[in-house]
Amino acid sequence: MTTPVASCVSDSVVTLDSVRESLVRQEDTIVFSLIERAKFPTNAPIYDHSLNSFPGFSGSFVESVVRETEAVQAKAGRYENPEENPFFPDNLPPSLVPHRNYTQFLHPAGASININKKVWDMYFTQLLPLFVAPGDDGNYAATASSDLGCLQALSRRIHYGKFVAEVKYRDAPHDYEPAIRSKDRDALMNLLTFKSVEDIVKMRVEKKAMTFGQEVNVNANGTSTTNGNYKVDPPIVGRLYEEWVMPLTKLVQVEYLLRRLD
Ligand SMILES: O=C(O)C(=O)C[C@]1(C(=O)O)C=C[C@@H](O)C=C1
Repeated sequence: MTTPVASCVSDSVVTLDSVRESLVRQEDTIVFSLIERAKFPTNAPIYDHSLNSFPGFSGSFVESVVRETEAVQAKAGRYENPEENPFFPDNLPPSLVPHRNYTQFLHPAGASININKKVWDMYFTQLLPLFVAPGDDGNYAATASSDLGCLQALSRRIHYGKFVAEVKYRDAPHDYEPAIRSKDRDALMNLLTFKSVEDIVKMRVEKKAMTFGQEVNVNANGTSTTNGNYKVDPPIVGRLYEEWVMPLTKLVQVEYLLRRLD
């Protein structure tokens, strides 16, 4: 059996370019997951804590779906993968599938960083209202499941900051060590920030939202036309990255580096 690796990360070939390639591929997943969620209107009852229909749960319907799904996926071994971080890590059942030895690439002290509480709050309170239409079509289970798809894609991308930080540290340990030892968060943030890369990321995700989310029509002679409508407004995807995804990915990097010498 082969030794599994976190996607695109095999210890022998990890470079800043290869982790960036993974971030680029994850953009597709994020944009598609937003497009899927935008099929449904808000469906507000699934977020209302007083309306939960799951016996034995006190949270909202969507929280119940996420907890239950994470429990099943934990049994299937999802959280053995160092790229995956659960939203509700307490009391998750153990994996029932044969243990797979993931390549240990991350430094152990930083590997368990989990900022999913921030990801959850950002998604439900700030992002969701920006791209779903108001209304209620009763498709509660499908809506909750597409919320989970968005949350998992965003969480994976943001926590991928651990891999980015590890590569940056290995490339230039002497640059990072003084700031790590003095716990200088601002200095670490400056060291790991590449503004020109961030500008390109923002432009690319907007372009992907245009490309993947356009309405495509084909007439009888095979000519395709688009009507200029997008399933998710491209500037909202740019804003998602600029205001939340990249800052949270950088927060993960800082938190990880602060533990890098433990
Ligand atoms: O590509 C990097 O160097 C990253 O750290 C990733 C990332 C991002 O989240 O996209 C974050 C910080 C950098 O300023 C540029 C981009």
